[in-house]
Amino acid sequence: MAFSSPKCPSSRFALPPSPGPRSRRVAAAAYPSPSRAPLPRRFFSTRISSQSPRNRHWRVVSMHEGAATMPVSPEKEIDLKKVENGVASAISAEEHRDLAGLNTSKKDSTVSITVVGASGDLAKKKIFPALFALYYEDCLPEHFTVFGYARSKMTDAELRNMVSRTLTCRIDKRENCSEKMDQFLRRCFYHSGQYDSEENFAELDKKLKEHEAGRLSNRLFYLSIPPNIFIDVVKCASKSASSANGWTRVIVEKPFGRDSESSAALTRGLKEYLVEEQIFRIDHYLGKELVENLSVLRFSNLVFEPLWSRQYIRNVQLIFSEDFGTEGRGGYFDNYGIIRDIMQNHLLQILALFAMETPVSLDAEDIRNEKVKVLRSMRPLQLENVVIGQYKSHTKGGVTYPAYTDDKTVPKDSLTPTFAAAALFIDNARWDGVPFLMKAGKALHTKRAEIRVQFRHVPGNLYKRSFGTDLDRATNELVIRVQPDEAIYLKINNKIPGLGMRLDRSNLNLHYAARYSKEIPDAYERLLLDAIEGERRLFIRSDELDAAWALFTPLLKELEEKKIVPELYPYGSRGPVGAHYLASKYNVRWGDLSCEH
Ligand SMILES: NC(=O)C1=CN([C@@H]2O[C@H](COP(=O)(O)OP(=O)(O)OC[C@H]3O[C@@H](n4cnc5c(N)ncnc54)[C@H](OP(=O)(O)O)[C@@H]3O)[C@@H](O)[C@H]2O)C=CC1
Ligand SMILES: O=C1O[C@H](COP(=O)(O)O)[C@@H](O)[C@H](O)[C@H]1O
Repeated sequence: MAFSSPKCPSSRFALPPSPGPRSRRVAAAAYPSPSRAPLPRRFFSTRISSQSPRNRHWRVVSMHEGAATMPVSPEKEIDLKKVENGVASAISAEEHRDLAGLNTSKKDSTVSITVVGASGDLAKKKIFPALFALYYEDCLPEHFTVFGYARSKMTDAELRNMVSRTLTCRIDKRENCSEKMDQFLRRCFYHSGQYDSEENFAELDKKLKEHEAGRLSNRLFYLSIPPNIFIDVVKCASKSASSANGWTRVIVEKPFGRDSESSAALTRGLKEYLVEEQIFRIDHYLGKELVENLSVLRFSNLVFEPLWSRQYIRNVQLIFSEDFGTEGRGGYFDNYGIIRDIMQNHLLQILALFAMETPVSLDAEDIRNEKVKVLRSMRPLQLENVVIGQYKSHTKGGVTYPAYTDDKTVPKDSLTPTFAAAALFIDNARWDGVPFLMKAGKALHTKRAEIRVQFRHVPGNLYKRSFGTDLDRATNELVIRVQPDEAIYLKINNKIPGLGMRLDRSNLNLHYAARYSKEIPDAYERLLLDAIEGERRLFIRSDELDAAWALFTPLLKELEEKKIVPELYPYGSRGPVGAHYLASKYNVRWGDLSCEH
């Protein structure tokens, strides 16, 4: 690829070629290039999405050459004349390389990353540090520039100063850290402007062009701003600051609306200025290492896939907890609540990945097709399958922890849930009747995100007497601890060594810190790199989003219309007892609350 370095560990283009859906992936005849020696591999396929509504062009979604998936220039357009009957047969090898950005003449492309809302919390906490980490790992293209954009007045030096305070280095490479930081900061610039001013974005465009210095320019805009100004920014950026000769992509942060209607309106608004292929809806949980590993675990280990169904799995639990409240984000949170903040996106995305059928390939569209099928096979949530809670003040060890409603930006009578537990069901052949239990809460006793898979009882278990009356305790449980202290462990039964026959429960444990010395990259690093490379696999497609909202919108409306009062739980506790009743309704015990975990 034009801008990768062998040092960058991502190396995603090493994936084997995937055939993809026949209707959309077309094999193009390989034409010898007039200007260069014939290409070594003679098979090309060019994946083409639907026609862009605003012009008579097709968009290339991905390209494959022989055994390698090539860098993609998805927003490049092929003249419609070259795509007859949906077959891109008229694309020459030269054009193919050109579209993929592989031509040596075009190798000198640039990527400009504009962080819109650069003065904000997310930009400082996650985006700039992730960009630096990518730079540190030599994953960014040779020519790249980072621009901060926001209303706050700041000079380049002030931005650099702000950013420098949040940068950290990889543990294993500290030696040249400060040097790398300086080099990175020299690539960071700032432009102050309004979010709805085409003129201000035109000024940004001018500055970007100066840095692009006539090279092929690719532009990525990261919308790290409140959602009410997404459309303004997209409008101005697309009209005044999109790339004239390369791709333009936009990363959109959640929340993507607050129900089906507002989400659809947001999608319509974005699509007035962008096509779906330019929109990268981020769910940072999809970028977490263990969430990425979920498919590897399942699809590359024979021992798991055959067990992955109602035949062997009793229930699946998706658990998120934080040991702090909404501190500082109460204003945002009160308009959304924990169901929208965590369940409808992060936990549901994990569920979809967990439960999907084997995709045709690792191609983004193939994976997202399977995820959307799962979501569309699910029953919309019902009130009787949901428990909500809100944290109240609690004093422990002489320290008083605030109630949710003590936050000055939260109304005193707020009914917004800071905790929720829910039972969900997938009405398909694989998962019929298996409860998928979700639990998410703030201000709980611990910070954790995990997936727990509880397997069925062993039929006719020879050792059942050794387990006493509680046979549930003897079932296998697979735990994928997403964070902290990443691990995958399987609880098994074994004999305690000795002459007697006493059984024990042990963990077969893949503990990442013990197994790998390398630091696990932050989710934002992976996702930013994917967006730069045009890899959409870990981003949410609009139909996935619609299906996700369709599941939660009726429940959210009912909770609000009926003004359901959340069960109060003390700050730092294990959450409302209602969550236990909900689980026991489906003969489930929360795995995170058992003594052994
Ligand atoms: N913070 C987090 O941990 C997470 C945030 N997100 C999402 O990421 C996005 C950014 O989050 P975060 O950085 O916390 O947001 P902030 O509230 O910090 O806002 C980011 C920037 O946007 C500008 N801004 C804030 N409010 C307004 C407003 N009402 N009108 C116009 N501009 C405004 C400010 O810049 P200026 O005044 O300089 O223009 C601010 O620095 C949001 O969509 C959020 O939901 C998602 C997951 C986690
Ligand atoms: O999206 C969000 O995620 C964070 C938790 O992210 P994590 O990576 O730190 O686990 C959560 O605190 C926030 O409320 C939510 O908007």
